[in-house]
Amino acid sequence: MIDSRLPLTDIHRHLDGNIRAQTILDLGRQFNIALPANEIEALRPHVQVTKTEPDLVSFLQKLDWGVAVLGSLDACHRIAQENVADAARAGLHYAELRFSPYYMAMNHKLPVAGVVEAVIDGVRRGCRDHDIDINLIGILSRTFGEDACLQELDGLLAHKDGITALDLAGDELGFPGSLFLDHFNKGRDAGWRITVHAGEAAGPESIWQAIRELGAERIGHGVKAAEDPELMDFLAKHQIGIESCLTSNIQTSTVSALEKHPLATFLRHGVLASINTDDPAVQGIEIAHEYNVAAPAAGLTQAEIRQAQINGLTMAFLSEADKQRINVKVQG
Ligand SMILES: O=c1[nH]cnc2c1ncn2[C@@H]1O[C@H](CO)[C@@H](O)[C@H]1O
Ligand SMILES: [Zn+2]
Repeated sequence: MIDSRLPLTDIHRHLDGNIRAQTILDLGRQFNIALPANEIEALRPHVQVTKTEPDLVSFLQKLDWGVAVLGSLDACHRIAQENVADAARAGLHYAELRFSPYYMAMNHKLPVAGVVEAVIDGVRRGCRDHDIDINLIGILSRTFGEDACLQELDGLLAHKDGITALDLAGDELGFPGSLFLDHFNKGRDAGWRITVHAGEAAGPESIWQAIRELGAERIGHGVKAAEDPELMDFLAKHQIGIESCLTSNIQTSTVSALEKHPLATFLRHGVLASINTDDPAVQGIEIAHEYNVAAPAAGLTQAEIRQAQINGLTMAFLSEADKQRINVKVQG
């Protein structure tokens, strides 16, 4: 259960994996894009995971219609603003929304830096209407290769003050982190914090690589860390945060069943791990489901769920002063 006296955070939430089905319909009509269905219930199975997917790459294809309808920078602005409204409605006090500007730009050849600007503006607009704190994480979509990721990085750097951190996402098996050393060197030089999707489709070596070579301070998913005792000790000792996304890991077939998920093991080992959504609209879940249904099914006790909730703010890419401000706001 969520502890309503504590701040509720979601620090692993893809903005472009959280586009409303109704908005996909609206934008499809606006830009004359042929969708697989013209009515929301018929569209849903094309844009939402309805059964366990065989692997990560099949899961990720469910995000493709959402970005296929981004026909203008205004459309990017709209989905960013709606993401803030949806995060606030989910009861979040703080969210880190991550997005891949190249992935959002590519179908309609939008300017990548323009997409970054539209997302920053849309989030700012959303924050005027809702009582929530948001930071943005720029994603490099590894699936499109090193050159595309350099373009993506340049687009993000053009608005670097509106971005808090850099992430690497997409096809982890096909595009290992070792291809992106230059990108992350530049990202760290820009003063950004670093988180990397690792140990989801690939093994513990991918997590070691993210920490040692890309400078990751946090790891997205990190499921495979549980296979490597030395890594478990390292994560706990250095307080490298693990952004767990329980339902996502089932839907991608990363973990075969919730009762086998390593989150409880992480917490019992003193690893700083938190509960997050990943791609809520695509998954058909929200943060409350992860706390109230998925976490108990993953074997967490109420005390461990509460610890994970505390860890969310501890791990956040915020100053200590901002963490304190959010704590005071919620707890009085
Ligand atoms: O669970 C995930 N694992 C790895 N990559 C992901 C996941 N969810 C979304 N993306 C990737 O993030 C970018 C959009 O924000 C896209 O590259 C998408 O494939
Ligand atoms: Zn993710």
